[in-house]
Amino acid sequence: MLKSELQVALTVVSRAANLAQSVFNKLVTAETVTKNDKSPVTVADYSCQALISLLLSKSFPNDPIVGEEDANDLKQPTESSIQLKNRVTQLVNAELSKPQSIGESDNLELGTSRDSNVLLDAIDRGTFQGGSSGRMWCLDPIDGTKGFLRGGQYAVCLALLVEGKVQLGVIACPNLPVNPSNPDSPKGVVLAAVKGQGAFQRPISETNGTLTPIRMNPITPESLSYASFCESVESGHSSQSDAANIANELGITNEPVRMDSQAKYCSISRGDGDIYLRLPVSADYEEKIWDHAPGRLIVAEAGGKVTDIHNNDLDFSLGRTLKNNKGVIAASADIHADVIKAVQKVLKV
Ligand SMILES: Nc1ncnc2c1ncn2[C@@H]1O[C@H](COP(=O)(O)O)[C@@H](O)[C@H]1OP(=O)(O)O
Ligand SMILES: [Mg+2]
Repeated sequence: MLKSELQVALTVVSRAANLAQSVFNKLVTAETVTKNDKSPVTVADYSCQALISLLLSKSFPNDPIVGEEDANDLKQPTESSIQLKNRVTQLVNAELSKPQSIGESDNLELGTSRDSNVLLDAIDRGTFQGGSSGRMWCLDPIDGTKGFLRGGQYAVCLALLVEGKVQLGVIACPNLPVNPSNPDSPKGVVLAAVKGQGAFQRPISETNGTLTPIRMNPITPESLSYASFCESVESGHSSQSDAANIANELGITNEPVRMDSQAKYCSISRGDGDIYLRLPVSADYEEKIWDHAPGRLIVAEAGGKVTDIHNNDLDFSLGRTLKNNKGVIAASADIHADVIKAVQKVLKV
């Protein structure tokens, strides 16, 4: 089931990750661009959303997309907006014209800037409002923008939702090592899960490589104090002080592993760590569905459980945000109840 969707999602996410890395290599490391310049993120974000949208529409023309970006900033009558649109068009065209394994290019070239409506429409296809009926794709073209700029963790994230439930999730992490126990191993993995069929990974570079099954660590309530947890680098995205108190409550002495993006879901799902805590900082923030949809499924299919701080399932059927949830608690199914107990004691919920 969903075999062709999985194949397409793996391909488009891997190609977008390669495009993002080439933007990073060209722009972030260029002497003319300082680390505080956000333009590489902007260019990579729009290019990856356009590329994925165009390639998805080739295979699944009727499926809407809930994507993080829209094309408004590329439609302005300003020099900087026109320059950005031309740059994005050029990058997407370059990727589309690369020969694929079947020996042909995608034949979807955007052409010159005269044809840039194709580009703008592709990006704007991501403005779907979501909901509980039908099929839709959920896309975060560059998740973890701060990590992308730092040369740290970021992810290209795509999920397929059917009737508001995540059925398929694919995440490419260009800076996650293929083998976490070998620091010299090459970087760049793509993880995937299909509901009821397990979770897998393969190197991004192995376009047609075999998918290797992944599992969370076999941790039990008795060994919970040896667990390690991960959280956001940004203290504004998840309360690091609450996390320290929860770790203390569970007897965990390992230092938290901080990383940006859904690479956190990926790393616990293959046993690099055990728990992912995302603890609300502001009462009114609503998590976006594209920040969690594929990660949640990959963890669940690798033997984990993902809820919010109230132990409620994440509800992806309510539009573009998880408006009925607060925070995220992901852990191996065997220890999730213990983690929730500690979370609720510390947060007094
Ligand atoms: N107050 C907040 N609480 C939780 N997440 C946030 C908050 N503000 C922004 N984010 C989102 O956190 C995500 C990155 O998470 P992480 O820290 O795990 O890398 C981004 O998609 C970002 O959304 P946005 O892109 O809309 O700013
Ligand atoms: Mg994001």
